[in-house]
Amino acid sequence: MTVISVQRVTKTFGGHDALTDLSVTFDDGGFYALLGPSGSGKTTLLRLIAGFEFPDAGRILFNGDPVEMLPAEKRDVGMMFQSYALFPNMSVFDNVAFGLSVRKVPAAEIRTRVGEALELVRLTGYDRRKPSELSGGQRQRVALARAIVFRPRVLLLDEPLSALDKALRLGMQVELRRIQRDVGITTLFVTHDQEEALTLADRVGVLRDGRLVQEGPPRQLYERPATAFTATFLGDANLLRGPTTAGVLTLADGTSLVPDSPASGAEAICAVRPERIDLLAPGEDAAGRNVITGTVSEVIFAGNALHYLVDWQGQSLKVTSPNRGTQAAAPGESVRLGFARRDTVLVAP
Ligand SMILES: Nc1ncnc2c1ncn2[C@@H]1O[C@H](COP(=O)(O)OP(=O)(O)OP(=O)(O)O)[C@@H](O)[C@H]1O
Repeated sequence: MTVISVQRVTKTFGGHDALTDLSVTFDDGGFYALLGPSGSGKTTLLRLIAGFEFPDAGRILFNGDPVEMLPAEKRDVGMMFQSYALFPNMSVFDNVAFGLSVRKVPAAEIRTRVGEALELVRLTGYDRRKPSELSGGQRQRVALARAIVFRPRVLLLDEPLSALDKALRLGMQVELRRIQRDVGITTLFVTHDQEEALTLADRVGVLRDGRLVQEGPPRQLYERPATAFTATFLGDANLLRGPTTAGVLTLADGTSLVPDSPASGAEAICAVRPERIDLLAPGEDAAGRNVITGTVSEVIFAGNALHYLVDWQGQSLKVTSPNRGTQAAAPGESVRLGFARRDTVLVAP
């Protein structure tokens, strides 16, 4: 069931469109990642949903009711920002209880709800500590408890993990996902980290220049990017271009490329993921795959993988192979690259 419906929303700051005619829906209990480069409008979308900004055009519905002109406190959303600023002189308990106290919730109920929230973020027993006596990850969890203690119908998280170092971030990702499942709360999560979006979310929306360019389950976005932008922003992709005849691309060196779906037009673009390309052994049958021939320029050791950079028609193509203890080709060698038709994804410019 749709909980939030954003309909044709435009938001302008000083003549500059932060969001343009953007529509998207969020279902009950879902975990959504909003992904995009800096300035693409992610935070603006979140602030419009939260009620910290108001759209210039378009509607925002919560369970079918228009809320776009309601102030934040009337919308029943919990929000957690990157700079989550706990009150340093207050205990963990008082930090989490603060919003409830301000709303004059009875003391006994505050105790119960704060206790539940702290249990959920695994901080039971830490209630008397001050923020300065906690680790970065624990402080982050206090901020999360503070956002969920209201039992809001929607949780909005703006880059909540970006201040944490990598190890802590991975731990918090797992925690966040568990808490979201336990509470079943609809969660919108802004990030510019594509791996974080792919691992955490049920659905990912990709923003670019204030527009939603593609939205769907992570696997679908990764396997079937609709545009060259999505293909390269969400993971690595080699882009191969050329004119088409009868659904087949002709590349600059005359090679024919058969894409996953029939191509048409003066110039088509295919995206091929580096890990879907095989370096064919000399004489190896391509077995119906697309094949292009280039020259290895560099081999990069990355621990669990090897990245081969291959010069082809002035382009540097990337091929990634799992590290099985051997290297398939050395710089200067000519190599044939084989990749299946289904991995040759036709994308829009
Ligand atoms: N209060 C404001 N006043 C003027 N311009 C703003 C304001 N808020 C956002 N913008 C502009 O709107 C555009 C979108 O900004 P937004 O913060 O939504 O992007 P973002 O995708 O969240 O970026 P980041 O990843 O850097 O946080 C940017 O060009 C930004 O400069």
